[in-house]
Amino acid sequence: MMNIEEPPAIEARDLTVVRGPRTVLRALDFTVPKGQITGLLGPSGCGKSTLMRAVVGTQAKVTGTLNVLDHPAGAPSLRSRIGYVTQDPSVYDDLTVRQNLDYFAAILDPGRGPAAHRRHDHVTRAIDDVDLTTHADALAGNLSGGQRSRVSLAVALLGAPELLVLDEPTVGLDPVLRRDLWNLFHSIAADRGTTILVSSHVMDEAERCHRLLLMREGELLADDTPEALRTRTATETVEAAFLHLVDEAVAASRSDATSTSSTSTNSTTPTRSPR
Ligand SMILES: Nc1ncnc2c1ncn2[C@@H]1O[C@H](COP(=O)(O)OP(=O)(O)OP(=O)(O)O)[C@@H](O)[C@H]1O
Repeated sequence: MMNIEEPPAIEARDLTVVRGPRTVLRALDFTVPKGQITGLLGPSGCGKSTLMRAVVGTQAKVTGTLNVLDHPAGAPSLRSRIGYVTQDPSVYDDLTVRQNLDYFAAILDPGRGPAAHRRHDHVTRAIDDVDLTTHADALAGNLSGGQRSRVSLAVALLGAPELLVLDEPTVGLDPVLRRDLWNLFHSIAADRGTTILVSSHVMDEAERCHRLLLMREGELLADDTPEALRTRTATETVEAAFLHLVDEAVAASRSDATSTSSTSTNSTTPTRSPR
């Protein structure tokens, strides 16, 4: 059971990110509770990867407040506490699955003797977690795209991170593998208390999350549970709730624009409709 008093895993206040000439995240306020799966959902280009990069500390030009596991995002002490899987699998094609994991395990936990035993156990467990035991001795270069992304996930699981940040881990996977991966995320959160922040642009995956951050064009449309979102918008699915919220946001910005233009023409009639 989650302790209500426990500080959140991630806390963002007025989080803003500029990339090149564009402001790609605009003054976001949100929290991500510990030990749960929070889905970051929104259309391609809305800023999901940028937000994740900010959380793991690899994004430049971040302003506002962003605390991760009680430290400012990017603090060196966070490195070993966060597992991050990007959209491009970072594996060595000329090594086997096990050799890839041995390599990363040696960086995390170097040394001989007891460390070597620990590494062996951690590597075996991570390979099993992602269901690649029968492919442990296959060259990564000979694996399918989905299998390669599972090797990346296994690497992220190696250090038993407190926070797992997964950027669209199910892209390109068949429905069975997608289901299996979501089951794995749930067992990791439930059994190990790991906090998971996972992005997707597939709305049916939203239903599998404990909480959702719904994004559009660098802004947050909602920060709530799937159930509360459906109830609040009187819809049956998170996808319908998302579309409802987009329509609401578009209507609000139109009414803002009308109100601004009427202000500039010295109109005294308020044009913003009640929401
Ligand atoms: N180096 C850059 N310079 C300027 N703008 C950038 C740069 N990289 C990304 N962007 C813009 O920032 C916005 C957010 O990109 P981001 O990759 O975070 O979106 P996303 O929601 O993760 O999309 P996808 O699901 O397609 O990966 C996009 O509109 C993109 O065009």
